[in-house]
Amino acid sequence: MASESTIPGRDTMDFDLIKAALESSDGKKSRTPRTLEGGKGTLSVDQALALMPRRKLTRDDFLTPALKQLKEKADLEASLPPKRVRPVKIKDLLDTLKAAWDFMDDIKPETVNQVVIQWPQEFSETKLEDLSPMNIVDLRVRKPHIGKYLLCRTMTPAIYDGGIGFLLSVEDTEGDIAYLKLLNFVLLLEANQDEWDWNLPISSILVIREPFYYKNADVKSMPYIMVESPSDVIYVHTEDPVMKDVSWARKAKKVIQPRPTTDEGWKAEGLEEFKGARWFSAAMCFTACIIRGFEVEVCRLNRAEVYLRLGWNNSALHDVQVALGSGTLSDDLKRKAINRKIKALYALGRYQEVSQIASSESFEDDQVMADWVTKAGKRIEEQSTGNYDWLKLYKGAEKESFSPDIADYTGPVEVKSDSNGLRGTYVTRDVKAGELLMFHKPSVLLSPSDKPKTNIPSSIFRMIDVPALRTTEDKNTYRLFCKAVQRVWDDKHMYDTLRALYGGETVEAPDPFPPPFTTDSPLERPDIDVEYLQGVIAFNSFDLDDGGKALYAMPSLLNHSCMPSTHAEFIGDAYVVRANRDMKKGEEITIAYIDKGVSFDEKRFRLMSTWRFNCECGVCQADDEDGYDAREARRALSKKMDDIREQSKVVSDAMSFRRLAAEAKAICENMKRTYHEEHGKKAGGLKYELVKPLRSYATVLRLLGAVTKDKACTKRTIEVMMQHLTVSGFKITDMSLTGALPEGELPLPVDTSQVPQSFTFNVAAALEIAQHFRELGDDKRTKRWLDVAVWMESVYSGGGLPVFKLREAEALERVDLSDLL
Ligand SMILES: C[S@@+](CC[C@H](N)C(=O)[O-])C[C@H]1O[C@@H](n2cnc3c(N)ncnc32)[C@H](O)[C@@H]1O
Repeated sequence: MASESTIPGRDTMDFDLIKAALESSDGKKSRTPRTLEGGKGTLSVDQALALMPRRKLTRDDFLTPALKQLKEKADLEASLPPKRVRPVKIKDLLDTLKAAWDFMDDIKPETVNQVVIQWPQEFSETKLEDLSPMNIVDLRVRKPHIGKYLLCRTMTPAIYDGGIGFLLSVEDTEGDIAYLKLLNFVLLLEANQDEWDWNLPISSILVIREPFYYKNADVKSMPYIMVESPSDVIYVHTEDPVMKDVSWARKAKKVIQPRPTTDEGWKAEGLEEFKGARWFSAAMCFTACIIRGFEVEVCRLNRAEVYLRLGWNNSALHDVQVALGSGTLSDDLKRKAINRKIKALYALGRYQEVSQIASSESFEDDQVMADWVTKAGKRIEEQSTGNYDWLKLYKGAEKESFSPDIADYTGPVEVKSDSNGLRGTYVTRDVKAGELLMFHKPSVLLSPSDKPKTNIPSSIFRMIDVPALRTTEDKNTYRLFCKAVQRVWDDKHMYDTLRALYGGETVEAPDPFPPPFTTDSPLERPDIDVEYLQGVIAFNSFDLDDGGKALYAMPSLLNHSCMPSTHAEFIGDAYVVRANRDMKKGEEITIAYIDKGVSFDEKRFRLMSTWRFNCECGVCQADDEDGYDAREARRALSKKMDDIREQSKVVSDAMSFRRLAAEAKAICENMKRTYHEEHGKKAGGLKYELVKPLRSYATVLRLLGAVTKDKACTKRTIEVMMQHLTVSGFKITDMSLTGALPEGELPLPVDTSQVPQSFTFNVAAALEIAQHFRELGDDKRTKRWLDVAVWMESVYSGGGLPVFKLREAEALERVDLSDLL
């Protein structure tokens, strides 16, 4: 079931096929042919690249037929006047809902669900008190009913539509009926059918702000009220001012679900739901008690605890504050309230307030409060100094789904726009290689252990992501968006923060970042622009190492470069960004959005297809100037080298290694020739595609050396390893392999103003060089290169020797250098 009409397969689009082939390769794996099996045939990455035009790609290249069709439809709809349509018949409506139930029952795990989002997506920004009532009979299709609201009552339970919405039938006060689709709802994937029944039981009274009545111009389906933004729906209780003088033409339908009939019953049910970790239902029960005036403060505190479990910290804080403000709490309850308040403030990162409360005189000699003071103090220190216990953090990161308890740190960083109007992040003073620039926890997180409660029917959840004008087949992207909806529902400041991030070319420009800090009551829900929020998720979210997905506020401002000024990685779900070279005040802080090592043609495709820009960094310019044929030759050579590496795993005799070494050497030489002379100048020496072949060549030489015990071979291995580091952007200042070195303290044999670009093998490479010098009996050079490895690692991770030992444990096992550490 799609939330809108389903568009058939996009067979005509070559780019889809290319994208699928490249995505299946994930840009990280070896250069051996990767293929995509699918309805449209099989395509290797090389075939995919060969299909690509030999010119720069533009945004229009990625406007797929399906998206074009959608845009045309949106334009057509916009050009047509609003129209009255036949009233909905109750039988048709119930049949439609039944079909939806049946569809959900029949669904197979492998069903591909294609969701097409209406475009543009509507949302209301007018307060309810400034709107006037309307009825179902006044609805016209195609245009939002500006200035109006519809008061209605649900007649059937909410049914999950298998995509991004709930389906319902509603009646208005006149007894007219309508089909209602609630999309992107806060509890969409977070609750099961039982919980929806609790939260949206039959006869729930809803107000829909500025409703949009929808019916395709070309489809004869039943019209429906489509609510795209959850903030357009307001739950109403009978005492609400909007219910004044309201009477219903029909008798209310009986709620089927057994509901508590007494105040005590509601509370008991709330506790029961709480025990079962059904947070939404629990919150609803305690809300019922509060509305009924039953044990209001206790129930408010209970609800605060539920909100804490949900991560709705702002709502929890609000409840606690109201309870404390009532002045009626017993000492025991007051203590509970303060504990919850501290938890909420801590989770919101308001550590100063935590410290203030916990260190108040009334908590003298109280160990729990003393612990809070210590914890908050640590966070405050982290925030201002960027000092963290890196060893503990990296150790923690060895566990699955690690979520470190840290405060965010933003170093000497400012947000500004360049001369082309591109907003980005810049250093506000000179910084040294290895300096910490950002260390942030996610603002919105989807951890891999977080399973949706809704039975999402398919493993493939194909949806068209309209705001970014691109498709995504990643179910988790939508799930992260749902998490973002929850976060902003709870916290308007979070909405303001997300609204200040880039949302794509089809939405308004972002607000200035960061937004001013406000502490809004959670009752002041933001008017959620879902289209904008979807764009924010699409353009800014990160895939975590453990399979999760996350959105970070400040790091979202980082632009891409294939020669970035930083080394960035995850420690659990936290994102850490360090300068990878000395930077001058005013230089831009950049990260690489994709694996830098893949070919220029693959990179430009990935960057344009996902982020909609062409990278103009030095490496891209230089690679571009090399020309397509040279790059194609490079790719072919790289593949040849893959074969040699494979062969080197199965042979064991000197003759075979010698042959392979000669072939590897020839490949590297030929590959060097594919780079034009000026390449190095523009690209800062970076020749990414040469990195791996040189490494393979060094491996073959090492194996040959091991068999022949030939020292010349060991020396050659060191040389090639050094070349490998050089094309990774490292400047080696002493390449000598033999000869006496000056006495006394020597500087490292490398330029310490920068580390090589890619992290994965470089520390290990320095260690291997040290090991080879040891084999040559050169203690001084051995120690110097070991020092290079330790230094390099601390630039990457900021942790010194203990972190080096932890992170390089595997590489250290392969070498025999422990006596020097
Ligand atoms: C995560 S945001 C980066 C911050 C963004 N520039 C902003 O104003 O918030 C990603 C978007 O920034 C732009 N962008 C990032 N790196 C770029 C680059 N090297 N050249 C041009 N545009 C870039 C693209 O529009 C991309 O989709």
